[in-house]
Amino acid sequence: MLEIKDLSVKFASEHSVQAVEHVSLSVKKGEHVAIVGETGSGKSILLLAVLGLLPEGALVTGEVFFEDVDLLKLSPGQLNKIRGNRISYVPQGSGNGLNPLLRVGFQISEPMVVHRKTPKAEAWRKSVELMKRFYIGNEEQAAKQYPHTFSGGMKQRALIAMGISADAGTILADEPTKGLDEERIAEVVRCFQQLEDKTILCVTHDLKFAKEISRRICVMYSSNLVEYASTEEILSSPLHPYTRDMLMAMPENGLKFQTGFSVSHDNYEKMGCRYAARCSECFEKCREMPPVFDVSGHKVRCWKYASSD
Ligand SMILES: Nc1ncnc2c1ncn2[C@@H]1O[C@H](COP(=O)(O)OP(=O)(O)OP(=O)(O)O)[C@@H](O)[C@H]1O
Ligand code: NI
Repeated sequence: MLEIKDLSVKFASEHSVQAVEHVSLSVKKGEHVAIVGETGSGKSILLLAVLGLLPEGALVTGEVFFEDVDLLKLSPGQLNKIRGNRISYVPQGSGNGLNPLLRVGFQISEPMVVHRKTPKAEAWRKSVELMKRFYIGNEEQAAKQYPHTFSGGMKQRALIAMGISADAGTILADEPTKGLDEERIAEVVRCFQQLEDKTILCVTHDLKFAKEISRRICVMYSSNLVEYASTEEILSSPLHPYTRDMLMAMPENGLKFQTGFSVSHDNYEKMGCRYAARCSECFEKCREMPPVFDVSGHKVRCWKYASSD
């Protein structure tokens, strides 16, 4: 069980940036949840805040309960014991998740050696098995290679293998399909489907991928959680205008992304609903920031649902 309560992250730079704003979200044991939203909406920062891996200069408020312990209150040492061991992080394959100077097999072995005290030879054997499980191909050989010899898809799958090698029950993954073609994405989907028993929180901008791997979807827009419900409900009956517009923008829905500008939107984005300026249903009330309303368990941050709470 992972429970994020009223989490905010701010960067105190010259122009202070509110990267995450009052986000509350709970992920039950064994549940697979996807966080979707456009670039800059705060998805990665939200994951990093949960993991205590935020860059310098980030101010965090709120609570993150992992089995009744507030992770934000732990010391770096205590957090280190949980990270990798009980909660693992699968970073983006295109980033520096793999160390270019170390053999891939060694990197997949390391969490087992560090967190499970597995003897090195056994950890290496298990790494090769994990690589097989995640379709790396020619695994005995590939384990001895350095990351630069891997394709983007192979790197991403190796990162998933590394993320689960210590057998943590909870996995946080950031954009595991970024930069991959359809076929590679399908392979990542197959990898995730093998993680049925894990608790997963996965960030993606790819709604189609979110649909394949998650039971619930959290939609973020401009640092805010705007909607959170079952995958089925989000896809078949979205409540927030942003979610609806986003679904319309999917290629299979004909790329019909409509935005209307019915009212003047001066300052709406600073003071009120962040989506107001792009929303075709915006009305006077949207000058104020809406709270999250609960519509029969379906959470939505939009004034349209004020009466249904
Ligand atoms: N180190 C930093 N200092 C200042 N602002 C930052 C920093 N890191 C991120 N931000 C800002 O925080 C906001 C959220 O960033 P985040 O990386 O979480 O977005 P994202 O939803 O993951 O986007 P993407 O889909 O592009 O990965 C952005 O406005 C970003 O510019
Ligand atoms: Ni990101």
